[in-house]
Order: sequence, then C-alpha cells, then structure tokens
Amino acid sequence: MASSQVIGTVPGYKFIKNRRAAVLAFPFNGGQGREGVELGGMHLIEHGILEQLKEMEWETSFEPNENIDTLRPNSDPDIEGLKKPRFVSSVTKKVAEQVSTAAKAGDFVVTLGGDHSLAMGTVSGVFEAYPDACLIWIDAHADINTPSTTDSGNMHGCPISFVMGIAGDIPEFAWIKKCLLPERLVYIGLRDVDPAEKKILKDYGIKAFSMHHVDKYGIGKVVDMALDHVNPNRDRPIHLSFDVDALDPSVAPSTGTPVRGGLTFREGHYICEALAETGLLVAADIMEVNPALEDEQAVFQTVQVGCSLTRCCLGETLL
Ligand SMILES: NC(=[NH2+])NCCC[C@H](N)C(=O)O
Ligand SMILES: [Mn+2]
Ligand SMILES: [Mn+2]
Repeated sequence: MASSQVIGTVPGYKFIKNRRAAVLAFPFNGGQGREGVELGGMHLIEHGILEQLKEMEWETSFEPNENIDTLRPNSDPDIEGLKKPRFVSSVTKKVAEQVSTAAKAGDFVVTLGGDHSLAMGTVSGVFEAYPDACLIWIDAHADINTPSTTDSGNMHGCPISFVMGIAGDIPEFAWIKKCLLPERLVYIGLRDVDPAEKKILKDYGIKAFSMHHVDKYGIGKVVDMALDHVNPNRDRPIHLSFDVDALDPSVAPSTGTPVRGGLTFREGHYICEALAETGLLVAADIMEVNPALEDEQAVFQTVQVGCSLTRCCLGETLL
C-alpha cells in the first residue's frame, strides 16, 4: 500500500491538512519562444481566482514571484540544443522548493504558469513531499522530449524526460531527482506527439489516452482507465498538470501551441471534477495561458476557463 506523508483533515481531500490553497504564480516564459505566457498567472489572479477560492471556503496564500526575472543569467548559451537552460533550471528549482514546502505543510498547491517547463519544478516538488504520488498530464503534447530528441530546443516540450531521469546527465540540471516512474504517469488529450516522443512512450510503456481514445470511450471511461493504471487502489496522492492547449482552441484560444481537435469545455472540467472526487488530489498546475495571443474576447475566455478548471480541482462542482 502506498503511504501518505500528510494525514488529511480536510473533508474530501485525504492528504490535505489545512483547507488552504497555496497559490504560486510563476511569470516565466523561458521554456518556449512566445512572449506573453509569463502574464498568464496574473491574469487568473486579476480575474479573481483567489476570491473565488475564498468563497469556496478555502483559505488562500499567494506568492506572485514577481522578481523571477532576477534569476535570468547574463549569458545562457544552448546546452545540447536546449534553449535558455540555465534560466529554466534556476526558475524550476525555485518552483520545486516552493511547491514542496507548501505540499509538506499540508496545503493544496495550485501553480499558475507560465510555460509548461515549470512542471520540472512542480513535479519535483510534489514528489519530494509525496514520493508515492502519481502524475496525470492533460495536454495536446507529450512534453517528454529529451535533449537529443527535441527539434525545437524549447524546454516546455521536455519537462517529463527530466523528472523521469531519461534526459541524460547535464550538470546544470543535476538538482533534479529521478522521481517519476513510467507507470506513475498517464496522459489524456494527446494529439500532437513528435515521432521520437512516440518511441519514448512505447519504449517505457507509458499509458496515454489520445483524443482518439476520448472519442472512442468517452471522457468518463478514459478517466477511470487512467486512474486504474496509475492509481489502481486509489490510495496514491494525485498531481494534475493541465496544459490549457489540451482544450480545443475554440475553448482556450490564447495559448502558444494550439492544436485543433481538443477537449471540449465539459471534458476538460470533467477531468478536474473526477479527480477532485477521488479525494486524492494534492496539487494542480494550470499552464500555458498566454494573454498576449488572440483578441480580448479570446483572452477572457481562456482566463475564465483557467479559473474554472482550478475551482473544479478544489471541489466547486462536487455535491
Ligand atoms: N507545453 C507545450 N505546449 N509543449 C509543446 C511542445 C511542442 C513540441 N513537441 C516541442 O517539443 O517543441
Ligand atoms: Mn501542450
Ligand atoms: Mn504542455
């Protein structure tokens, strides 16, 4: 049986000690090439996510990390084709520290991106606090490229390979522990996976539900099958990492790498609700909202959906 670090005292959340959401924003865009994604988290804050969670009777703490740019090195040449590696490393190390501190205190951790390279930090932090956790990754992309497989060199396409310990030995990232086993990871929403990533998924036997599977089985069955795989006894803490590009671009248009044919509004929310319903959720990342892309209406829609997914993770729609 999996063991738990924190004995929950919050009804409906088995591992959470305080009915407190530690909301961490990271205004960071260094894992990819488009400006604006660093503004995503603050837009969710300005849209009222903290007040909304308070209304749901969660106490909140908030860390805006507005000085994260001071971690940018003066010089940051590519390493093995990876872009801005030192900047990504120093920021994600900070992410890991903040996430693990909050998780160890028994708070529910909400991390607002920023680009998805931040998940090198969120996964490291969650698994530091809960070594027997599992990771549910909602995305159009697999984000499991290694330095040798990435075509773009963008680190938001690589976070999983680092936490799985398959990225190779790069001294700048030596702080990252191999914390994620292939059988503790499951994907939902995939539809734009690089050929080399497909090979990695196959070689490591990583379970993935693409949009094809969502169409075939329906989202209810897909979430059940995903949980049966990573959490068969329903006793492990769950970390949800939600890239808003998993949603169809008609639902979440303001994101850097949109791919058509994504999750509907309800399918996205269903995932968050179903995970909240397990009572095992301990952390949720909402990543890749880019308010600099598309028009005002599109930005509003994307920010609004980011807030409502977050609220669902914290139980808003549970009866
Ligand atoms: N977090 C994301 N939006 N990732 C997109 C990754 C796209 C592509 N697979 C790459 O490695 O560059
Ligand atoms: Mn993506
Ligand atoms: Mn992603």
